[in-house]
Amino acid sequence: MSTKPFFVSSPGKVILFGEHSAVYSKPAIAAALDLRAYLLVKPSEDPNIIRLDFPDIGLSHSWNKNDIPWTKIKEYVQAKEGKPQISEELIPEIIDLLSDNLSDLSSSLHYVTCHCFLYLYSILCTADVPGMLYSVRSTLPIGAGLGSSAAIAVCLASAMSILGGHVAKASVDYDAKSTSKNHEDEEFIDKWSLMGEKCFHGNPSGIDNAVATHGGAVMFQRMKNPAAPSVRTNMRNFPPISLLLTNTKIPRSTAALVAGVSALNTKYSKTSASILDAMEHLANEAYQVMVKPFFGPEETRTLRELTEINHGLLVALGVSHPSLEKIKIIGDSHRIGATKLTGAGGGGCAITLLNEDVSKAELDNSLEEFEANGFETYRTSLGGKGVGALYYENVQEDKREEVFSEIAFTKFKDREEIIQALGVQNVSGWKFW
Ligand SMILES: Nc1ncnc2c1ncn2[C@@H]1O[C@H](COP(=O)(O)OP(=O)(O)O)[C@@H](O)[C@H]1O
Ligand SMILES: C[C@@](O)(CCOP(=O)(O)O)CC(=O)O
Ligand SMILES: [Mg+2]
Repeated sequence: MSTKPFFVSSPGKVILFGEHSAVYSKPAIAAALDLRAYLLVKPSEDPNIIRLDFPDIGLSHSWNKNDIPWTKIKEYVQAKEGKPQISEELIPEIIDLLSDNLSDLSSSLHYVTCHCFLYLYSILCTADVPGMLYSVRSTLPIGAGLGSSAAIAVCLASAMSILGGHVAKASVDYDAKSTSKNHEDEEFIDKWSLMGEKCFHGNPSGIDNAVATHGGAVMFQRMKNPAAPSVRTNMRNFPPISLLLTNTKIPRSTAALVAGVSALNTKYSKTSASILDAMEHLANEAYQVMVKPFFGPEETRTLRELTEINHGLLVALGVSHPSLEKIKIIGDSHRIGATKLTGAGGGGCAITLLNEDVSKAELDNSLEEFEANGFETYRTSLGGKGVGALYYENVQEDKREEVFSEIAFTKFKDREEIIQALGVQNVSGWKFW
């Protein structure tokens, strides 16, 4: 177990097809984003104190590690060869045992985040792990449909798997071929991050944390039998899609939107089953097009058409928002491409698959209108790296103090400063599983 500081990092995602239907065991297609969350883990001055410093959400909290009911918690965790075994659902007895440690948190945002932290910590670590500082910064907008919760869950699950001695050290270089991946350790992190996602929003499909763990692009399908593992098909030849991300900046909660679709399913079960079936066919059609060896104008046109249909179906499920419709109207009136909401909806982000022949003038006019409406746009590349770690010993000796400085990390002004100082492409030494 390392007592030297280290970072872990994992990406957000864009769901291209199949959000919400993914929760109902329909296939969905998503890819990793180049925006990421970073978690710094550093020994505390007092080895009994576990300290959280999550400045993005104004959370600063600490526990004495001796106050965690370790022995009782471990009674509810099955272990095989020292490795905690995953349960289908969060274990209610453990939630109950941790409730005293969470009782002084009045904000629900802080409560949920600390609950996720402690749930993973108390299962994956032991009383022997010295207290550390855990500090998170993210270049992802929070609650905007880009999987910020899953990126955090993967960072926490991977850091605790390192501290608990459940995974080998990440050792694959940034540009190494993916065949050298440590699949077993990645699967372990994927599974436990799903538990973290369950702490954030109850009934996640698992697509967000799968992409945040493994990176790349996937066709993902949760099985109807909750005990059966999800099916994840890597899409190696992911086509070069020209994508614009637009953030309405309207805050919303994934948990509430997923619950809203569930209520609709109960009330209009046959109608909503047909919508979900249509989403299934649509994701399958998109997949067939995306894996074609030749991806030309005909294929991009098909993806744009499917994008339009997918948005319509999400509107029918009640998860759009006037601001998302505004993005669509602006994009459509300037004919820049096909626009759909992405992620849980209700605000957050929309994606536009740009027309190949979109003119600079048309695009600039749209960007101006987006900005005038208070929306933020971002041109992005898809399919990047999954979870990785930056260990103390992999950073040049004379740079270690600066790189692992908690003060510098918590004070980065914006996304650009974080990417500049820590980006997996900018800083050498990042390793992947
Ligand atoms: N940078 C961050 N620092 C702390 N917690 C975060 C951060 N980013 C995300 N979270 C957690 O994830 C939650 C948002 O998740 P969610 O509603 O699923 O939206 P999304 O995953 O689309 O961004 C936040 O309420 C918070 O608990
Ligand atoms: C709505 C859903 O399909 C995606 C949610 O993504 P996000 O939290 O909005 O980034 C839920 C899920 O698949 O777990
Ligand atoms: Mg989320």
